[in-house]
Amino acid sequence: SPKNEKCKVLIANPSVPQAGLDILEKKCDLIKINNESKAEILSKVKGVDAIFYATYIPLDKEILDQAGSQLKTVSLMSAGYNHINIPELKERGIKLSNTPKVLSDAVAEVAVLLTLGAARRSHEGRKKIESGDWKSDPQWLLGQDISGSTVGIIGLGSIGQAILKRLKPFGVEQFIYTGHKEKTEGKELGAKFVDFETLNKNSDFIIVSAPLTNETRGIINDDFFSKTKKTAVLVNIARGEIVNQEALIKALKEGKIFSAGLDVMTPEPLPVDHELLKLPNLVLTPHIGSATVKTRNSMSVLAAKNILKGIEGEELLTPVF
Ligand SMILES: O=C(O)C(=O)CO
Repeated sequence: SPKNEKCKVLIANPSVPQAGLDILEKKCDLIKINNESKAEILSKVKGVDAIFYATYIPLDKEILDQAGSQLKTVSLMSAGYNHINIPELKERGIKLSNTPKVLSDAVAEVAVLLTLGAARRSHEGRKKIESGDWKSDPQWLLGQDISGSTVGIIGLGSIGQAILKRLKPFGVEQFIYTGHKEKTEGKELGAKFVDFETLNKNSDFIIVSAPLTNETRGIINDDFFSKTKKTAVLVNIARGEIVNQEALIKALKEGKIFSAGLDVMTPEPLPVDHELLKLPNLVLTPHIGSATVKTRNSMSVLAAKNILKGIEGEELLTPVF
């Protein structure tokens, strides 16, 4: 926009933490949407310099076309960017940022919650209390130990490392991980790099902390569960689509694995009558990995700072590209 005009930023979610908006309001005019919908985004995006894209609504060509050629930068309030049409942004020279690292500890805490909950059958136990089926039987509601176990981490990025650090004090015998390549951090943390199949066959706990890409979509499938230990616990804090949910449901029903804990699933929100909600050996949380007061504030502030960098044409603090 011309020099005498203030920058314009679309805030694409009505409940972005104020800490980030405070930073932006000093320099730009903020255009806010009233409810989280594509129609609202389309009706307000025209002419903005930047979008504070705090939503998982797919960011597609239609939104970018509607925005116009002055759009410089898109700032996400998430680590994941699988909902963004990357080629369309690149073609237009629009810069993209995410908010990695500031959320790793919070997401790792939920991973520990789900690991413990699934291992010790917390959901099933709660249901038994409610139905009056509490038994004083030494063989009742037996779970799996983290102590002495092998933990396999799919994706040893910032979040995977934070999970490893938190599980270590539980007395894990061995950490193994898989991903694109062996990492120096893996070595430092005492984790062994293995291939996907080796991880599957050897893990007592399988934790998914990889981004959703064409490479990871559906990699936890029927074939995977045919090789998993029957006592294994699966935890997913990444993206639901990495797991073939039909295959997971079958594996949980048929005892191909022991239990699972999911913070992410498909679809989100999950319909109230969904089959996942009927499984006793599944612990669910509603995509709350980064949902703490401190972390969401940090994400909002980082996303706002990225917007100002992008508008000024400076290097983004946490660029995707
Ligand atoms: O940051 C992400 O990608 C999350 O899913 C957590 O909010």
